[in-house]
Amino acid sequence: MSDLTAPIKLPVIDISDPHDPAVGKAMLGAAANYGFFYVNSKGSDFSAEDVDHAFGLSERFFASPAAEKETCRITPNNRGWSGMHTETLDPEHQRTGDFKEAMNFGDFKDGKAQQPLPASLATHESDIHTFANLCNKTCSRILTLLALGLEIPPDFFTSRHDPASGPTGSILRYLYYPSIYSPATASYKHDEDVRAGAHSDYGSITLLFQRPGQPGLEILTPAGMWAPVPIVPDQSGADPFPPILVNIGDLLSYWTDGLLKSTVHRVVFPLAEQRSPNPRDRYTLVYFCHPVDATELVPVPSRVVTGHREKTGAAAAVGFGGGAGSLEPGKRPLTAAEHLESRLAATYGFTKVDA
Ligand SMILES: O=C(O)CCC(=O)C(=O)O
Ligand SMILES: [Fe+2]
Repeated sequence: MSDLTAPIKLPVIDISDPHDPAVGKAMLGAAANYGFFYVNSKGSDFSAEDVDHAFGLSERFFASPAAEKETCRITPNNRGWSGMHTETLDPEHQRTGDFKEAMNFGDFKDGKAQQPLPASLATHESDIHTFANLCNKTCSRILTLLALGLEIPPDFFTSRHDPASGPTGSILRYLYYPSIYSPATASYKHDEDVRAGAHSDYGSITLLFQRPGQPGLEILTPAGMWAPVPIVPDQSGADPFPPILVNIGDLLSYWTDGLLKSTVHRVVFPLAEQRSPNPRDRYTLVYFCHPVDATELVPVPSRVVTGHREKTGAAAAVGFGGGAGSLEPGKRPLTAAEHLESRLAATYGFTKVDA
């Protein structure tokens, strides 16, 4: 198992002006260096009330009876509830499935969820939809800034992520990691178990909302060390809610030939938290932003990406199939849906995604 190192210091980016090329360059630098950065609450599309309300719904759902949650158990289209130990994000290294519960919401259509909702959430359909929409809006700002950084048309990514033009693989996810007081964690062994196994995300970008005092996320540094990610970095003490942590997923890394990094991360029970007199449950909200399913992952027309490819060589490109820029002549590009299907098959053992 890799060693633990000092907490990572990631840049905090203000996305209030998504058309500022200097911000685009700063974001690109963070995405290429760490694969992770924060965006502060100021430039996001959320108020503290939006975030509190969404966490409230999540707590309400996870506290509901198991029999109710069972009515929306996760299906091969990646929507629904997965119980404790159901998901194993790092099957090669985990002896037990993840110490977490999760609830995934896929696309909404005409304001309606395209999946069964449990009784605890049935009357909150429009709130959940609104929150997912706000996530999508904030992702549009980020994708615009990344396009500016790459010196391509600002709408290159956003036009391919517009849910109005077709189904997408985007998922809003509620996550619950019980504290050490919970019977569900009685078997947890430090250094053997994890709350969420080491993995990279599958989509374009991921937004992560965390609560103060509920730590656990770590990222793998290039030196192979696990670095805790502070929930509230030094610069943002006075913000109304902790900054949103953003990371690059496998698809965007593939699309940019590995220039943007899809960094491996995991969630643990920090020892200090286990020994604390007052250990807390950890709740997070995650939005996995994906392009429209039919999007062809054509090479990104960016001289920055081309320069990176020339420097590293196609062989160094990441992901499934080596990177969008090394498409063999006569072959058609992968679609976003095909890219996602290959990743889900590896995680859940599902052979088909019928989203
Ligand atoms: O809950 C967290 O802190 C991270 C969750 C995560 O990485 C994921 O669900 O992909
Ligand atoms: Fe993740």
